[in-house]
Amino acid sequence: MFSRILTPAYRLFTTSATQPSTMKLVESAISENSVTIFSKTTCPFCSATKSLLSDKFPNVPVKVLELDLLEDGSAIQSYLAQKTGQSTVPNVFINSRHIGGNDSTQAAYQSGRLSSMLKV
Ligand SMILES: N[C@@H](CCC(=O)N[C@@H](CS)C(=O)NCC(=O)O)C(=O)O
Repeated sequence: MFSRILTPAYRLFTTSATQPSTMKLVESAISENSVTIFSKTTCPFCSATKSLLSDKFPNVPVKVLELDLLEDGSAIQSYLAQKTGQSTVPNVFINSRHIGGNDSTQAAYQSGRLSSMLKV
């Protein structure tokens, strides 16, 4: 009787565990694409990362998930924070390896590491 009242209220104030569907969406995107960018349409750092990839590697397909346009965008961002320790966007993966944000991606381009990770 009490649990019917208290459990929904308790859930309002606690962080819920990652839903399997959220985890699956993230892990599938990362494993099925050579480049995956978790992004937001309003984020200038995300635009810089997307432009870098499209300008310098126009032949490499890039999977972009715009978290601000997805219903479970916040849950995806929380799962990424747990997985990578990074809570900001962009959050970039190349061939299943976590690169980091825009700063790390730009630095990887400058050093040539991005090209070697992309095998181009
Ligand atoms: N130095 C970071 C900056 C990233 C950053 O500050 N991103 C902002 C959006 S532009 C962010 O994630 N803010 C928190 C949020 O949107 O939840 C990078 O190079 O990626």
